[in-house]
This record gives sequence, structure tokens and C-alpha cells, in this order.
Amino acid sequence: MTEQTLADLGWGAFFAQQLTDEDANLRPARVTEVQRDRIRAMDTGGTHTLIPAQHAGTYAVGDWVLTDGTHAQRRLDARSALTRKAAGHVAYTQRIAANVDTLGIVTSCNHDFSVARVERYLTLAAQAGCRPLLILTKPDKVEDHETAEDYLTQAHAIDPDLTAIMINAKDAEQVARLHPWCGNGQTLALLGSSGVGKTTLRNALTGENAPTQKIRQDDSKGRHTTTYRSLVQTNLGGWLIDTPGMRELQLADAQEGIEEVFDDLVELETQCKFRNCGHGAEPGCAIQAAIASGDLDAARLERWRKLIEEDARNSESVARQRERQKAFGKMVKGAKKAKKQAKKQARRPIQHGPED
Ligand SMILES: Nc1nc2c(ncn2[C@@H]2O[C@H](COP(=O)(O)OP(=O)(O)OP(=O)(O)O)[C@@H](O)[C@H]2O)c(=O)[nH]1
Ligand SMILES: [Zn+2]
Repeated sequence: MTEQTLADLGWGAFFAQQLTDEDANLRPARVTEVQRDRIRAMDTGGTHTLIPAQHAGTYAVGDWVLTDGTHAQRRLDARSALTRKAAGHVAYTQRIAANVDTLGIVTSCNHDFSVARVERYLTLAAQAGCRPLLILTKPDKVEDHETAEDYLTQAHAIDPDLTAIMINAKDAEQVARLHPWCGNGQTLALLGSSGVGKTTLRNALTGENAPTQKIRQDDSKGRHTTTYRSLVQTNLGGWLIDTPGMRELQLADAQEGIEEVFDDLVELETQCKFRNCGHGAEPGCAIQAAIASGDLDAARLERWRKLIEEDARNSESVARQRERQKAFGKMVKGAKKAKKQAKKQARRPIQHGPED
């Protein structure tokens, strides 16, 4: 690897302006891996293992930290952050990847393509603060009477401003067209269902040989368990973030993201007669009027509702969890206070009356 500058690693004014005089003896490094109690971070001199100042889970791949060489003293605010509601009965929001410039939404030119799924990923990108890029793979495998261009048309029907690119992931020359999104200093992350070609793209971008789905299936031992680096330099100069957690991303606390992706409906809604219009049979519903006049596809209203429901379901459990943690914290604090007071009481000299 040739010598990297901080700018090559993705550093820029957004991070530089967070530095204070107190940081004079620290230097920036970019997190490449988050382990249980250590993080790995890269600077112009290479990759180092650091002891995190906060719980290691506070950091995400792609974060910038300030280090004295041994400790990660401070995490800088991220320009974008992908989070997920952690699985299991304990729900909490976990940072998965940070400072991703472009979220590559990978879908193939076949039955995997779903408008609802694309909108869902667009919402995730909007919520995280990343620019979305639709990557349509397998144009060489279109089914039946369709052409690959039909998929581009469908993509632009979702959002005429959406940048979409068609790439045969197995063709290195075509993959190199991703250069504007993962050239020097740029960070790209890939999101998409299983089998759409994420690993194939990764291999083409990095020159690695990570096992693709087909090879994993053929492997008698089943899925390869080799873990690979999560932040890896591409042969286009920029960076690819590919962490296992990305594959389980769900919507949670994504109201703003939904509003951004469905801004047409949010705008229409302001014209409904009733402020709490349910956009059903109410009189004066602007959304129903738009459907009736053919300006709005009824299916889009349904997809919007489903995303709002999904988000509410997940956000609620996260919020409930937070409430519980708060209540528990208060209880612990209360118990500590009581104990302290009891001690204080015990230390107090006994007041003796004049008669003894
Ligand atoms: N013809 C063709 N095949 C492709 C293309 N992209 C991927 N494939 C094939 O599709 C299969 C699945 O690709 P993977 O790269 O493993 O898909 P993935 O998205 O990484 O899947 P997961 O790891 O399960 O999430 C492999 O056999 C690839 O060779 C493409 O653009 N054209
Ligand atoms: Zn309405």
C-alpha cells in the first residue's frame, strides 16, 4: 500500500473543525474494526490496535477517533451513521457504520427488484445522512420479455433524481464505473438482499477472493466462517465498508428519513381538510384526491403506511427499552442515596439530653 494522507482516508474540514487546543497531542485515526474491548484504527502510518476510552460499542467502523497511539481518547462526530435496532429481546440502537458517503443499494435486474425494498433502503440512507446510489446488477440475466433498461425506468419512477447505475458485477471494467463513489477519500457501503452480488462487487473492487454465495453453497462445510476486514481499500482508491451488521438493518427512529423519501405525500398531506386525516374515506383528503385523479399511485400510499408502521413498531420498542433503563437507573440512584443517608445517620453523634 502506498503512503496514505489523511484526506485519502476520508478526513476533511468537517472533522478538522472539531479539533480543540486540548487535542494538540492527539492524532486522528479511522476505525477499521470494532472488537469486544479493542478497536482497530488506521492512520497515515498504518493500522493500530487501540484501547477505547468509552465502551467499544460506542464506535462504528468508519468513525474518526483521536488517539495518543495507545488509547482512542475521543470519537469525533460522524458525518453520517447507519444504525440498527439490535436483535434479541433487549432492543437498543447500535451504530453499524459511520462516515459513509454513499450507500450503494444493490438489487439485481430480476425478481429481487422491488420498489418497496428500494424505498426502504432509500429511507435508511436518508436517515443515516448518506447519498444513495442504486446499483442494478445482473443486467446480463434479465428475465422474460424485460430489458435491463426497464429497471432503470422503474428506478427513476421512484425518484427522478435517484442516481442509478447498471453493472455486471462479474465484469471488472464495469465495476470500475463506481469510481465517482469510491475514488480517493470516498467511502461506499453496500446494502442489499442475499444473492444480489455484494460479495462479487466487493471482490472486483478490492481484488480479494471472498467466497460468493454460490461457492458457499457448494462448500460441504456450509457457509465460510472467514471474517474479513470491514473497512477495506478499493483498487479505485476509496473505501468500502462491508460489515455483517449491515445485512440486518431495520428501520427504527427513521421518521425524518421517511419524510424525505415520501416528501410528495408529506406535502400533499398538508392540503388534507383535517389535520389528523387518515387518508381513507375522510372528506377533503388531498391524498385520495391525487389517487382519484391519477397523480398518485395508490400502492405508494400503502408502501408509505407500511414503512411508518415498521418504524413505529421498532422505535417503540427502543423507546420502551430506554424508559426501562432510565427507571432502573433512577432506582439504583435512589438505593445508593438511601444507603448513603443511612451511613451518614449512623456516623452522627448521638445527641445527649441534659439529664444524662
Ligand atoms: N451473471 C451475473 N451474475 C452475478 C452478477 N453479480 C453477482 N452474480 C452471481 O450471483 C451469485 C450471488 O452473488 P454474491 O456476490 O455472492 O451475492 P451477495 O449479495 O454477496 O450475497 P450474500 O453474501 O448472501 O449477501 C454469484 O454466483 C455471483 O457470481 C452479475 O452482475 N451478473
Ligand atoms: Zn388525507
